[in-house]
Amino acid sequence: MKSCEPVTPTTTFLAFLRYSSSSENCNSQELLRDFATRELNAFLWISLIAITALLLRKVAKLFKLWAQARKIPGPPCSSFYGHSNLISRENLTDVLLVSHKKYGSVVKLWLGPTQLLVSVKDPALIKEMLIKAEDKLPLTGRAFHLAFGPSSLFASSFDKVQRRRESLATELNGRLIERASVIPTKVVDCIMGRIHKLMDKGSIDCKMVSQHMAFTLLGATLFGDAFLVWSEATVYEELLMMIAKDACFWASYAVTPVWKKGFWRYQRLCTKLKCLTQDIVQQCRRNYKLFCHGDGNLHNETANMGMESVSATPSCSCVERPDNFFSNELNGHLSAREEPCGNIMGVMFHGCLTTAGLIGNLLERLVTHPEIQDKIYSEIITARKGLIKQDQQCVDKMPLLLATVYESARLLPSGPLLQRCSLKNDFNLKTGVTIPAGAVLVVPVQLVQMDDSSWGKDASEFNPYRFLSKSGNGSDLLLNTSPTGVAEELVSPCKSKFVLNDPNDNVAFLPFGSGTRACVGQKFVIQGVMALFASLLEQYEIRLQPGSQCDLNPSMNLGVFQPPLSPKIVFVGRNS
Ligand code: HEM
Repeated sequence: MKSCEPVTPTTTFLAFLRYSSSSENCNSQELLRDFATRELNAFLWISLIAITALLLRKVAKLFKLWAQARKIPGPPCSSFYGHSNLISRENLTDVLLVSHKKYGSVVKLWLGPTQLLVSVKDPALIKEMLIKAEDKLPLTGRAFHLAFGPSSLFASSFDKVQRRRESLATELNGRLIERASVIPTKVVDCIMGRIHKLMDKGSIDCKMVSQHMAFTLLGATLFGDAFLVWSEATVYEELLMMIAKDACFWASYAVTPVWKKGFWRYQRLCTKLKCLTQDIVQQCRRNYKLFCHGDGNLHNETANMGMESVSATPSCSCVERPDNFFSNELNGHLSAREEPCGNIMGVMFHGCLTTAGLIGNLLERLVTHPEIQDKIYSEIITARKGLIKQDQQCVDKMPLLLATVYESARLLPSGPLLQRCSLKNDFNLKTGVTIPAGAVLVVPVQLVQMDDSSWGKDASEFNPYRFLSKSGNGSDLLLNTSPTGVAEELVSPCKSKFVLNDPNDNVAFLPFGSGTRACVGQKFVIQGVMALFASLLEQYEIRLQPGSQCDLNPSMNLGVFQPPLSPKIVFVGRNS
């Protein structure tokens, strides 16, 4: 038996192992146990210290939050759960309406002992807050992440989305806005084909029509002609709506509920959507290649998703530019952690839901105000005079139609609240109020957009003329100061010259948000909806189905406002 060699203080664990394995040391196991115990103890101490430090930091933050929140006015809260019981009993917008009346333009509510909600209602303060608070609530980012994978749009942190926002805005406000202003007859035919099929089966309501219109409008503008003949389009539309129903629910779990069967069903839907998105993208690429080969001037295959094929007169804009959002998505210029097509799915998801909300409300306003619809029709016919191309619509000569779109967006914003937070830093408002980091900031957009002090006595009435001025004697005469009923008193827009006021001049106009995280699709979608309605109303009159009821008080559906009773409508051909 060999004798034990001394273990020097400099002996490493490996050397020790080598030593112990080479010798038949009787103490080796004991030494090993001793060593492991000491290592484990050291690890446990370090963990304990780290956890205690973390907890102390959290407690300090909590005290700071409570101290700062004390200075913000708001209803007293007696329960440990804050005002969450009150909010679950009553509608949050109603609670905020009462609280703002009593406590002023900035009020706080507690959603729990650690979650502070601050609501801002004064338009000037809202503007300031929406510029300063750059982050969105983590819940929104999580919902998009769970459904469409990691992507660089719709994430909560502004740092993550800033670059992609810019490239998307460039793409939407450049090449795509041009495309959106010319809605080809094929798109209208595709929409009407489906509507006629639905009308043959039974009655149609605003909700189903608006959903289909929004989906086809966006799909055709973003993906091109390939989208109109895509066999999976209906499945894609249904999938988007099914995902929208559950997205917030699954995102609300702090820990992803992998143990729930329902969650895996939801994930399968999302995977299917991913496959279909890749499929349509491939089809667009193929279309684009065909198009390029068919045209001697165009050989650049850096796909623009086949979008050139939509336009009747393709330009050399199909040559890829470095800021091309969709090219980046398709050609794999994504960071390693981004899901291929994740941003495209996000844009389709958000765009379809919100555009459907706007179109649905526009349809309702047109069928309940046939006199406005008639005037818009005259405006379209007047604007068409002199235009040679069938597809072309001169939307800038249709101020009443545009004002009606704005007024519909004002009266029914896409959601009841704009939400923000500042994930890292506190920030101060001009009034001296400090908003602590992590607080949930909301703008009760529905209250703001119907506030008498910003919109006059007829704030809750439908009056598109509030966005128009009548030009007379060289100076513009504002019409929106008139009392209720003004719409009937006005001269037809065809006879007098109307000028559209910039709706964003009124800081209380917020259907697309405002500030750092405002919607980047605003101009693009307004242009598209205008062009689509100009083409539709030229050919069809939209009427309320006899006996159908119309209740314009909104309810929430799929996270977006919808009228509770979607009225049944009919499309009557103008030539029939
Ligand atoms: C009628 C249709 C639409 C409405 C009412 C709407 C409304 C909104 C609103 C309220 C926000 C949040 C703004 C804020 O918090 O200040 C938003 C964000 C956004 N919108 Fe839209 N939107 C519409 C269509 C679109 C379309 C068609 C696109 C793109 C094609 C788009 C792209 C975006 C993006 C990328 C954001 C996120 C910005 C960010 O988080 O940084 N939107 N939209």
